[in-house]
Amino acid sequence: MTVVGVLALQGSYNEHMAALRRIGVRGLEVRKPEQLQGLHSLIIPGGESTTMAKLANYHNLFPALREFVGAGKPVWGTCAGLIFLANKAVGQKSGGQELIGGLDCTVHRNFFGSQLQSFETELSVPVLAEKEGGSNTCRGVFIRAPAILDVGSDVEVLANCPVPADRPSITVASGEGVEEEVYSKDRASKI
Ligand SMILES: NC(=O)CC[C@H](N)C(=O)O
Repeated sequence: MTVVGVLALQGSYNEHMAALRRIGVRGLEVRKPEQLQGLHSLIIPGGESTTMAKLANYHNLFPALREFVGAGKPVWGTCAGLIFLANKAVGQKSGGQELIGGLDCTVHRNFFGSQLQSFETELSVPVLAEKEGGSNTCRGVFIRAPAILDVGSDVEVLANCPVPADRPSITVASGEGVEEEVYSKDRASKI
């Protein structure tokens, strides 16, 4: 039987386990490196990515997670999980944070602002509808959400979200702090 792992260190892993149960798929809560062996695929839930990274480090999960991703197995990252999977993150806490990497993109950890700027919106997903059937739109829930600022040429973007008008402007120091990038309101963020 296909078993889907759910990284269960912190965040919304219960909700992902419940969603798998609802569709009749066996899920396994992953907290130890050896639990990744034999899994078909992995979900990394939303939560708080710096905390997740600290816990992953504490449980020595980084080498096994990188091996899993490097083997090309399907991995789905929601919110903090997406940040964790990105090759590069900006807007990190000082000192940076460890990432699994493997998804060729740059994310901004808190692009839309604080909890107060969390929002829901209807997203247009024509490519998904064409491939999988179903509706052309999908409800997007953005809770202290990250945004994908850039993607590599091999990454397929399935939907774009217009940046809300009340998003505070954010200035990001990149590289060694020498160069500054300002992400303007009219840029769409990819999801
Ligand atoms: N909903 C979420 O997962 C929020 C992610 C959060 N911004 C982080 O840095 O981890």
